[in-house]
Amino acid sequence: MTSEGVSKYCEEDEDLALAYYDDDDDFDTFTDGDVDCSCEDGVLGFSDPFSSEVKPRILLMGLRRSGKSSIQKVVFHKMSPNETLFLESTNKICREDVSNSSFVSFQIWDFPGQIDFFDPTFDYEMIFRGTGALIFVIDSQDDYIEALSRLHLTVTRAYKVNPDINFEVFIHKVDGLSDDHKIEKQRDIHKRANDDLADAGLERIHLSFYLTSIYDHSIFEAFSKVVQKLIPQLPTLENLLNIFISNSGIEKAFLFDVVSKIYIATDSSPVDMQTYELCCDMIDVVIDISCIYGLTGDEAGSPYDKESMAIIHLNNTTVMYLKEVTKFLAMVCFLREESFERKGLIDYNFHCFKKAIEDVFDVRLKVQKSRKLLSQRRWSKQNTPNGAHVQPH
Ligand SMILES: Nc1nc2c(ncn2[C@@H]2O[C@H](COP(=O)(O)OP(=O)(O)OP(=O)(O)O)[C@@H](O)[C@H]2O)c(=O)[nH]1
Repeated sequence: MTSEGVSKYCEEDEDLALAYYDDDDDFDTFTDGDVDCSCEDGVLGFSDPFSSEVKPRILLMGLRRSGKSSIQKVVFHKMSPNETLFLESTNKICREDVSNSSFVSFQIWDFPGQIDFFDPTFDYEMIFRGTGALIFVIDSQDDYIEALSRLHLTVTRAYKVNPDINFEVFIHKVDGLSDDHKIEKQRDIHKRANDDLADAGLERIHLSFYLTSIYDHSIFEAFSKVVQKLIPQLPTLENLLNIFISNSGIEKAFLFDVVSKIYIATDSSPVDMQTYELCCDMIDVVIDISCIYGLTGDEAGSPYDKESMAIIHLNNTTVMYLKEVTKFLAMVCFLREESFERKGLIDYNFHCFKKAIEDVFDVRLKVQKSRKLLSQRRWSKQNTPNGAHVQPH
């Protein structure tokens, strides 16, 4: 295996990308005194009164010790799975802002397992109203009957408040199970959960199931699928990838968020786990080598720049090609060696693809800007005596 032109990566970007929220606006409505925002690593706190961008909210729920915090730490903080053994039980809601790129931008709320969510004084309506996806984590190594009844309660309440929520069930910690056992558990949990919904006359609620573990790539793959459902531009991105690969002799292409290794889009051919794992490994190699050898002492800014790229020749005549798309996104492609001989064509097509992605970004930014301007105006009106209009700075 050889690798050339390894790209560079900046650890600082990761800190900036994973900004923590510490404003209290939403929490004022909670009546539970323990509920708070945890910012233990305290990287960045921000509160923009004019920010009108509503980040989709992803809730992580489930019984105690089912693995919610571990999932969040492994996927978004690069914590090694073994370190999660020492995680303390979460005792307050932990809210985190993930905004690595314009496409990957959401909040994750990690709920402590012991919270009595259905305490009548608890404002669950407020929580569910702004929720895009609810991930319910079930510990597959434990007895899951209680978890299933909790899942049913949570889903039915949430659906009543907001029928647009995507319900995602992670059948977690499957690393300890044999393949047969995994399938059997999934079938059983799927059947019981759907039977409960059917008994309640709620067949229309759709639950998606994933077998996950923090000890392999399954958790990243599952999270990728959850996040993809929340990206409104997904069909456009998939279309662009389809056009790109069909015109370049490429077999498979992924658009990756480099920091979290979540793939935010891929072409329409099916994804197989091994391919996805190879992409993750390639990103790791690129990042590690860049961190160790890519930085020269005098560099101040981000070394992950427009020139960043990597090529890996596998021993089965397949080539993996990684290129920087935006500050946080990378394209990883798989192609045959013969096709790679036309690298000039691939690079030209990639240039067009990148331009198209920038255009999609631009549209989104323009919409955000005009929304921000609108809320600035409203804010000024509300805060000016007699409603006199003051131009905000
Ligand atoms: N084998 C295995 N263990 C896991 C996995 N994910 C988490 N764990 C372990 O499960 C235990 C509980 O994990 P936590 O992340 O603290 O669970 P939690 O749901 O956040 O717990 P609360 O904060 O009490 O609600 C830890 O010891 C983790 O190491 C997994 O995929 N496989």
